[in-house]
Formats: sequence, C-alpha cells, structure tokens
Amino acid sequence: MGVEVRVEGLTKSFGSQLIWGDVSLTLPAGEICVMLGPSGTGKSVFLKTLIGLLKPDRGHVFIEGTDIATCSERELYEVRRMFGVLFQDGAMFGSMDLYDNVAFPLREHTKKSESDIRSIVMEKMEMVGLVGAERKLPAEISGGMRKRAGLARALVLDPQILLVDEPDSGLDPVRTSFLNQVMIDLNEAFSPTFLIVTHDVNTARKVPDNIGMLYHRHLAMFGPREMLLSSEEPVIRQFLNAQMVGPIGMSEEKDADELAAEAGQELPALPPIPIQQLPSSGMLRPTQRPPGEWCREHGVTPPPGSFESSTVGAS
Ligand SMILES: Nc1ncnc2c1ncn2[C@@H]1O[C@H](COP(=O)(O)OP(=O)(O)OP(=O)(O)O)[C@@H](O)[C@H]1O
Repeated sequence: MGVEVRVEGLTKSFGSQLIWGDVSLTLPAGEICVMLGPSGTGKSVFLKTLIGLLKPDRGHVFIEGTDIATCSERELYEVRRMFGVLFQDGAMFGSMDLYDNVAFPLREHTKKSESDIRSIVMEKMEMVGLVGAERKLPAEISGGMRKRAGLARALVLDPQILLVDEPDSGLDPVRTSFLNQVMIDLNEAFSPTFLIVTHDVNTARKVPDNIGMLYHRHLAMFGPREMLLSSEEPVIRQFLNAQMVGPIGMSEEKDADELAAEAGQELPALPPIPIQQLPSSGMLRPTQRPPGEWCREHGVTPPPGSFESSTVGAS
C-alpha cells in the first residue's frame, strides 16, 4: 500500500532564478496524481526534490514522519527505498540487456539469490508485457518498450511511491494509452502512490485521481480531477483544454499587449469531463471515486455531456 507524501511551503531556486515558491500539497496514499505545467516550470525539479536528489531552499517533504528536506543522508537512503522512479528516457544502462537492467536494483540493494532475483524480474517483466525481450539491449527496442522496461525496473523493490517523469514523451498516442493502462493496473493491484509528470492533456484528463499545475513559479492549483476539469480559473482552463486564448503564451506568460488583444474574445465552452480510465478488470480502483461524485458533493454542475460513456475518449 502506498504512503502519503506531504509537501509544505517548498521553495526551490538555482542561484537567483526562483523555480517555484511556497508549494504545498498532499499526494494521498495510494492515489494517482498528475503534475502539469508549461515547459520549464520546474516539474522535473519538483520530482527530484521529492526524492531528495535536489535540496529545496525552504519547506518540507514529509514521508511517514521523515522530512526529506532536512533529514540525514542515512535517513534519506532509507526513505529512498520506498520510491520507484521512471525517468524520462527510461535511464537504462546501454551495455546491459533488459534482464540485467531490471535486476540491477535488486543486485545493488538486496542480498537476494539469483534464483529469487530471476522470479522477481520475470514477474515485473510480465506485468509490463515484456516477457521474451529480456535479452534485448535498450538500443534494440522501441521507445515504448524502453519505458516499460524502466517501469519494470522501478517496480522491483516494491515501491510505495512511484514517480514517473513524462511517460508519454516520444510515444505515439496509442503507446501512451497502453502505458497509462499498465500504470492504472499496477495501482489497482498494489496501490502505490503515483505522481506522474506529463504534458499530455489526454492523460491528465482521464488517468489521475488528482491534478496539480505548476505555473509562473507557483502551484496554480492542486486537487481532485473533477475540480480542475470543471474549473473556470483561466490558467487551468486554458492548459487542460489546450487552448491558445488565455494567460499562457509561447514564452510562458503573455504580455499586456497580447492580453489586451484578446480582451472580449469569447472563451470556448468547457468540454465534457470524460469518465476516468478504469483498470483492465473494469472495476473501480481502491482509491477511485465514482464518476461525478466530487461534483455532486461540492454542488458543481459539470459541463454538459460529462460522464457519459460517449465522452470516454473526449479530451
Ligand atoms: N541542476 C540545475 N541547475 C540549474 N538550473 C536547473 C537545474 N535543473 C533544472 N534547472 C532549471 O530549472 C528550470 C525548470 O526545469 P525543469 O526541467 O524542472 O522543467 P520542466 O517543467 O520539467 O520542463 P519540461 O516540461 O520542458 O521538461 C529550467 O529553467 C532549468 O533550466
């Protein structure tokens, strides 16, 4: 079962460049969260700070009572064992075949026998649909397979928190959907807490329980999927609907002239909220809420057509 990650007042700069300031949010135990944001807003920096690879200037990251931001190297080493990380390019060792790549954390961090390692590696390879490709080198397989191999490797130490950096980068929409389905099924089976960083609006609209958005050096919003998909907040609305009209410009923020030119332009209506993607079992995951529940509980009228099966693919 996954654990909660509580972030309080987190601030990170490089020299005089503030990346983001005063970020507070809670990744609920066992839930799937997505972090969005225009390029360069510090999503990867956020992931690296959560796992202690980067030190924040201020603030805290609490995981089961340990503050990653201030703990000792020894405590950090222990807490890191709870994490599985899938980096953007899969971060495979080019000279090792997939089997050895996936076995690597087990050989590094445990004293397991080679036969135990074999059964764990093969179990994870099966979960991600890579049985038969064990002896391939990373350069011999497609980008989608490399991502799945990276995911298998992130799983071998049975992580309670999975951080996934842009699973869709370099993948076509069909392979992205397959990879999303693998992550949803893993969450159903083991309930690790997921944080997925992505640009892919389609993934953000259909996969997570919660969505966050970094913009203009702060966390613009974080909350349940239905809250953000029904939000009229201009930045959230523009990004989640991939529109050009709104405060976000090519170089992050539009200037006064660009915004003045847009004044009076009618914003397109909010599209329907799609049904959240189910695991392959067709049942709700343990932390998944029925369609429309958040809207009903909060008296929010969702856009027309929301939660109808015909909107499953809407993005
Ligand atoms: N180690 C570092 N030293 C100095 N600056 C850094 C470092 N790592 C990242 N940055 C800067 O932090 C900013 C945010 O980078 P980051 O890669 O987190 O953005 P991102 O939102 O993940 O972008 P993208 O969506 O394009 O991947 C960038 O301006 C980057 O140059």
